[in-house]
Amino acid sequence: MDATRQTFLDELYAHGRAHDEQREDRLQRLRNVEPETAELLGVLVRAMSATRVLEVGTSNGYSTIWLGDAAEAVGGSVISLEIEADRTAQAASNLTEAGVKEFVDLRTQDAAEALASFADAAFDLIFLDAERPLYAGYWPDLIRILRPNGLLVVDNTLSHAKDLVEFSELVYASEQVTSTLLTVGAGVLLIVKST
Ligand SMILES: C[S@@+](CC[C@H](N)C(=O)[O-])C[C@H]1O[C@@H](n2cnc3c(N)ncnc32)[C@H](O)[C@@H]1O
Repeated sequence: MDATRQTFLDELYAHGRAHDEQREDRLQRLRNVEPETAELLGVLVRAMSATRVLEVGTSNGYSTIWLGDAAEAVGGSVISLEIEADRTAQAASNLTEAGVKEFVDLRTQDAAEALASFADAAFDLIFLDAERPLYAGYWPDLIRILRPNGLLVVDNTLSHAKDLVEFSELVYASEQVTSTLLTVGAGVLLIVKST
């Protein structure tokens, strides 16, 4: 990670924390991933040479910048989905300032609608970080659009385990995947699709 970009990310994260501390309403918060989770994403994209990356839940682009940085390193690109247009606009500004905008396609679109529109095996890595109760409904499309041996990364699996009961049951019952839970940040579930 370039030092200037890292400094920008540190400032963006601090801004996000300060912003969120002043908001009672969870949906008004930016809810950026913890820095160690963001770092993990950068490592995973590089380790897999994941050139086709999808993020579900852009917010103001903190994790997206980490993914864009990794996409630049491996010669790939990222599609990031966000339902709120003003957040996509904030993310566009932040990605431009971080110098990764050219590696990321920011889309203001509902995740369910977007996931249904992607081709089979379209992505090497998918990062899921939106509204957790909806994940179980996303499951068939997530598995369909992930390539064999592709990786699905799910945040908040420890911090919000109750929201993820139905989703976790689908994952653990599936014969199509292998998974492991990492105690990084808010708890990161790694799910690899079988060949
Ligand atoms: C936890 S935040 C994402 C944080 C971001 N990944 C980061 O680390 O900076 C979740 C985001 O998902 C967005 N979102 C919620 N429901 C969505 C949906 N159905 N489709 C797309 N985005 C959605 C929210 O507006 C919010 O900005």
